[in-house]
Order: sequence, then structure tokens, then C-alpha cells
Amino acid sequence: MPALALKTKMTLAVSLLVAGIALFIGFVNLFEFERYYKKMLADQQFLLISALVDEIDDKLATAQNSLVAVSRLITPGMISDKQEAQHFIEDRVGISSIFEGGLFLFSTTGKVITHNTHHEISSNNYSYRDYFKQTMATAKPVISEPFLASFAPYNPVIVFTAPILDNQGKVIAIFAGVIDLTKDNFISKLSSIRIGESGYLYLFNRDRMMIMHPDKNRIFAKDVSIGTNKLYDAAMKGFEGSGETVNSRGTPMLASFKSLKKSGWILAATNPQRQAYAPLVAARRQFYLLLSTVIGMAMALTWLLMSHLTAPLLAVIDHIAVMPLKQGDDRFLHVQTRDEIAVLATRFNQMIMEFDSQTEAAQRLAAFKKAIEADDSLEDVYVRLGCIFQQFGLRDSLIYQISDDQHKMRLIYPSIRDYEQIPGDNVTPNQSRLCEKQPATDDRARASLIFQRLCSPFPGESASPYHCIPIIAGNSLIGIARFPVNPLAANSPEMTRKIAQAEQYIQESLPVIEVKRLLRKLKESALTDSLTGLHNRRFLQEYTENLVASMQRHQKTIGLIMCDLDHFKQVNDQYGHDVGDIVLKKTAQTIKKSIRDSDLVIRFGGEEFLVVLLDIETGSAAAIGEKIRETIQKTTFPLAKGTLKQTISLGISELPHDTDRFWQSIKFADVALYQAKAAGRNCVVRFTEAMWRKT
Ligand SMILES: Nc1nc2c(ncn2[C@@H]2O[C@H](COP(=O)(O)OP(=O)(O)OP(=O)(O)O)[C@@H](O)[C@H]2O)c(=O)[nH]1
Repeated sequence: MPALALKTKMTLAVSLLVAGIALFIGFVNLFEFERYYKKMLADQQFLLISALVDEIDDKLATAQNSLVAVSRLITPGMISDKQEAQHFIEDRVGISSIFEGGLFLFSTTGKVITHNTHHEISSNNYSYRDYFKQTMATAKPVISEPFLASFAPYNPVIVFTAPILDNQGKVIAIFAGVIDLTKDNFISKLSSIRIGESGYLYLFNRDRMMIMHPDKNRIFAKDVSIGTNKLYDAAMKGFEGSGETVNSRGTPMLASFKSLKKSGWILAATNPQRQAYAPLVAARRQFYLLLSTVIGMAMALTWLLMSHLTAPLLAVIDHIAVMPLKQGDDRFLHVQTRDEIAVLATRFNQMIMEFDSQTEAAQRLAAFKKAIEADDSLEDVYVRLGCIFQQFGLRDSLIYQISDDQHKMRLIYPSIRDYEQIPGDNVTPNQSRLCEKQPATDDRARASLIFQRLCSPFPGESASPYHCIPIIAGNSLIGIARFPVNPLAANSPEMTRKIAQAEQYIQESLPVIEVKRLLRKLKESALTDSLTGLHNRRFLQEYTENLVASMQRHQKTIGLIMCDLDHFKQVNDQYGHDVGDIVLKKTAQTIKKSIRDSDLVIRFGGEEFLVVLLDIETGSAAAIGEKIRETIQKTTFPLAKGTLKQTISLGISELPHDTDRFWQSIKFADVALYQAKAAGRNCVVRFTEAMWRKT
């Protein structure tokens, strides 16, 4: 099925609706009208023949009564005197006009005594005729069935009889009047009556014989055989009324039947349905014409209306089609209507705004990712995350970093320098019930790491709860972001949205955080001596210079002590390398313990350690060196069997006293160490300029 426009669909729908309603109403009315019209027509037709039947019955009765009245004037003398009878009949002008077929006086034997016709019929005997027999038998007036006269021109006739009785009531003669059906009289007149254009009347008797018919040839015919005309058959059985039927010639007719009282004959009026119902056909045609006009107008009106109504919608469609070419405010829809199309336009505009805000959010997120990738340190990333949370409106958010062993958490945002008293710093994660890391033994437990719900405050914090988002890298909890919330609005849509945003930024940061963590670890391992855990020479190169420069800016004194175990080769040779390693580790720990935490100990070479003393009293480095030497000397190194004693030689220099150049100062300490070795080892030698000149 082809795709139809909304306008077409609506037009079709409305037209169908109008057509349906119009058809329903029209057909109901038309049906009622047709029913009423047909009934009215049938009733009228029946009324007409009823009136005619009454008239014919009246006429027959009048004719018969007139005949009987005249018959009473006939005397027995007239019956025996043919001459007198002849005069009597000829004088009966009035009755002759009714019985224009002739007046007859019959003897009781059926002989014609006299008559007033011009035919020679006196010798005929009519005792065989039914009307004669019946009159003689009943001594009552009779109207005969039609029959052909026995004299020329042998016309169809009806005979009325009136018996002439003697004093005893015995029939002594019969007076008869003949009605010639071919002549102009009240019966033959029926054939000239027309119903409408081609409807007509006919008269038939109970023998199915046609008495009167417009078609003269059918008079006396018995040509309506049983079954050819159902109403005709019904009339034979006594039906009186009107109805539709098909006549013996196969034409559908509206026919009415009514029988005459006097003779029992049946008068029929029949009218071809085609003609009788012609007004109905015209009405039906009018109806179809009207219906087509109404549907046509409905279609045209609907089309116009829909064109008007869908115009804004089409404008919306056109606008959307060229949307990719538009920019800025041009992308928004402006609809003047206040209907669903306006709602559609509003939703569309909202969608664009939503799209814009999402694009902006995506761009912000992309910019954020770029920024954190460029950040130097992990701390910078966390600080940037914290700033973003502030931008979302998540004020006073906190970000904790979890130690690798998962036992300590340290506040990393806001900077500890700004908020030193914030509770939670160095609180173990376990102390906050909901922030604790679940053991990642199975998938469910792992999933439980990704929770996001209200945290109870840490011990010592105010009672206000937090939303908590764990920061998880791999299977490890590496941080926790906490957002203080108003308990009443903890789960408000606004808060949920902000937390979801924070969650998204954390998720997007995770790869960068992870990479930076790995890099840091890598770097730390590169700067650390794996045997002793001390910083190595590379660390010295990368970091110490800055530190020393800062000290110099603040005019602080830095002491450098170069330490070297005495005869260490022998330890290796005598006890093996493993023991040598143990000695080195313990020496490192011993040196570290002998100085301040803020001082640095570097594994400078194989069995060589460089101690960098920060911010010392000028000239005090040698004393610290001496302290180290003494401590080493007193230290007992345990062996598998027995113990080992070890001494150490130390060379001292001071910055800026000896030189203001760091690496040169190290060199001076090394020169002093050389002097200590030369002096017999297990001693501390302070660098002097003379030593430098010697080398
Ligand atoms: N076990 C062990 N030995 C090391 C390590 N690094 C350097 N050494 C050894 O330290 C010894 C240093 O020997 P030397 O430079 O001859 O000096 P010394 O034997 O201490 O003698 P003096 O310094 O002159 O007192 C060498 O035998 C190195 O193999 C280490 O990491 N472990």
C-alpha cells in the first residue's frame, strides 16, 4: 500500500465517515419513503377498484331491480298474446337503454315469446341456458355469466332475468334483459379506464374467464393459468387487496383485486411496477446525486481544512530536513499555533537544548580528560576532580587516597595544607562502615565495590551523612570521593543528578589515574635501591639539586657525609655475598636511624652511602659523622654462626662553607673519605682545602 499523506488519510477518513452517515440516514429514509409510497400507491389503487366495484355492484343491482320492476308489469295476458307483449316491450324505452343487447320474454319452455332486437330469433329455444335453468329452478332473478350470443354478430353478453310468477308463485314466464359487452355500457367502460400511463382494469369470473379487458381479444379467454400470477390465484381464493406480483405475461405489476357482491366476479386493477414506481427510481437517483455532492463537498472541505491544519506540521518537517545546515538559534522551531504541533515544537526545541547541553557536557568532559592527561601528578588529577565537583555544586567534597596496603586513607582534596584539621586524614577505611572495601572474592563482592550511597561520617565528624563514591582501579580501592549531603535532600533528583555526574567524571578519570599511579610506581622503583630501600644516585640527580637550591636560597647549611664500609671485600670473600647484602642493609638502617627524618641517605655506590644533612649548624656535620661511625662500630651484624663487627670511614664537607656547588661538595666529601681510608679507616675526616690541592 502506498504511503499516504496525513492530509489524504484524514480526507479519506472524514469522507468515509460522512458517506457512512449519509448513506445510513439516506437509506433509512429512502427505505421508509419507498415503503410508505408503495403502500400509499397500493392503497390508492385498491381504493379505486373498491369504488368501481361498488359502482358496478350498484349498476348491476339497478339494472336487475329495473328489470324486476318491469317484469311485474307483465300480465298473463301478455304472455299468451304475443302482440300485446311485443307492444309492451317496445314501449319500455328506459329499460332498453340499460339492456341495449335486447329485452326478451321467454316461455317456461325456453321459447322466445317476444323480443325487441332486429334479429330473427323467435324460433330459438333457450331452455338449455344456465340463466334460464337457474331462474326456473329458483324462481328468482339471475345474472348470467358472460357468454356469446347465439345470434349475429354473436357478441359477448350478460343476461339478467326476472321470473314472472302467477298467484301461486309459480313461474309462468321469464323476462330477460341482455347487456352487450361490446357496447358502451358501465361494464365495457371499465376497459377504457387507465391507471397512470399504462395501468388498466380487467374483470374476470370464478372460472378464470376474462369478462372485460382492454385487449378485446382476451375477453372470454381463460389465459391466466394457475401459478402464472400469484395474486390472481390468491384473488380466486378470496384475497382482496393490493400487492406486487408478476402477471401472466411476465411483467412485474402492482395489482389490486376486489370481488363484486352481486355476481362474485373479480375486478382487478394492474399497473406495471416500472411505471408505478418511476418516482421512486427518480427519488433514488436524486439521493445518489445528493450523496455524491455531499461526499464531494466533505472531501473538498476536509482537504482544505487539513491543508490549513497540517501546514505548521509540514513546516516542522521541512525545518527538520534542513536542520543539519542550520546553526545557533536558527535551529529552533517557531510555531504560532497553540495545539499539539506547538507542543511538538516545544519538545523539539527542548531536545535541541538538551542535545546542546549534552554536547557541551561531552566537550567539557573531553577537555577535562585532556587536562588530566597533561597533569604532572596524580595529586593534580584529584585536585582537578575536586574542582569539577565544586562546579557541579557538590560543595565541600572530599577525595581520599587509599594506601596500597588498603589500611590507610589520606585526604588528597582539598589540599591538606589548607585543611589540616579535617577529620578523616589518616583514618583507616574500615573506620567508615560504608567506605570499607569488600573482599573481591567473587563477582558479587566485586560488584559491591561499585556502590554509591550514603556514608556514615567518620569518627569525630559531624553527624551529617555523605554520598560516597569509591574510586576503584582494577580490583583495588584506590580512593573515595565523599560529598556531604543534607539528609532531607540526600536522594532528591537534583542530588542524584549531581552524584551521577561526579560518578561519570570519576569513571572517565580512572584510566588516567591508573596510568599515573603506575608511572609513579615505576619512577619510584627507578629512584630506589632495591636492596637497602634507600634512594639511589638517580634520585640524587633528579630531586636533590632543587632541594639544595632551596636551602641555599634560605641560606641554610647542608652537610654531606660520604660513608664507606671498611674492608667490605673481605666480608664478601669470607662470608659470601648474601652476608655482604645483609651487612649493607643493616648499615643503611643504622645510618638512617642516626640522622633526622628530614635528612636523606643515598646509596651512592656498592658499599658507599651519601648522607645529605639539611639545615644544620655550620661545622656540625663532622659530629654527626662521628655519631654514625660510633653507631656502626657498636653494631653487631648477626651471622648464621656467630656475629660480625664492621667499621666505617667517613668524609665530611659542608655547603656553602667548602663550596657553593653541590656536586663539588660531594666530591670534597669523597676526597675527605679517601683521607679517612688513608688514615687507617674507622674514622671521620673533615674536608680541607689542602686536601683538594693535594689531589
Ligand atoms: N655483598 C655485596 N657486595 C658489594 C655490593 N656492592 C659492592 N660490593 C662489594 O664491595 C667491595 C668493595 O671492595 P673495595 O672497593 O675493594 O673496598 P674494601 O674492601 O671495602 O676496602 P676499603 O674500602 O679500602 O676499606 C667489593 O668486593 C664489591 O664487590 C653489594 O651490593 N653487595
